[in-house]
Amino acid sequence: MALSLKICGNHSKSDVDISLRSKADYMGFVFAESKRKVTIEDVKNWLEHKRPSQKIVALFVNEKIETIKDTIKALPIDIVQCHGNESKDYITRLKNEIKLPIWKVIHANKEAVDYMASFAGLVDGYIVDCKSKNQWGGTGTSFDWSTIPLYLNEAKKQSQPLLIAGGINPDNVEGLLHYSIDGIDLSSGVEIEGKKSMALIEQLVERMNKHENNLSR
Ligand SMILES: O=C(O)c1ccccc1N[C@@H]1O[C@H](COP(=O)(O)O)[C@@H](O)[C@H]1O
Repeated sequence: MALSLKICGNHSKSDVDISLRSKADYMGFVFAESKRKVTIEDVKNWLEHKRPSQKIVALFVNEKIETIKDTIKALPIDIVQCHGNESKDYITRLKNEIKLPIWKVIHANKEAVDYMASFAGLVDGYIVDCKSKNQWGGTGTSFDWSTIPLYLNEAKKQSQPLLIAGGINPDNVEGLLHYSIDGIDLSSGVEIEGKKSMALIEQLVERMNKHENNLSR
């Protein structure tokens, strides 16, 4: 499986245009409290009411299920990302209410693998991220990547893909790609002064390609 790329936290027309022109597989929008929070109307306008070629991921944090349903009714969402401390019961209810794949975010900590195991058979992928005291994500900080094999092992048991997030940027991505992960998810690391940068995304993609080419030699 090729390494996939998600550019998250798009929060302007310029961000959306850059993500669309990039080699990203997924474009993410944050519908949760954040400096990158967007509204349904914003996204409709930026996408010019069209379905883009990339898959669209809608990110929520402990959101009311009705609000998620309203969002996916209004926009061409492909995947719902649950980025809070949602419970197994909540995800079970969400899965019964929507027909879209659900990605569950796991915040790296000592209990995280057990938390991840509780979603077996319910979700369609995982993202491991780093949480700060006041922010659920988009912090620009990384967790201890030496723990990635623990999450990979659990994702493999469940036959689900594992993406890594948190503080990834073009300078450190090569260190991350030594792990056999399925994809990476970035927000801060491809921004300059809060705006997505085409130059940084291209640098990142070049390093991802270099790594994949080395593997195929
Ligand atoms: O991007 C945000 O503002 C955000 C807010 C609330 C929850 C998650 C958020 N973003 C997600 O955080 C990770 C990594 O971000 P970063 O590269 O460290 O900035 C990624 O999954 C984003 O989708």
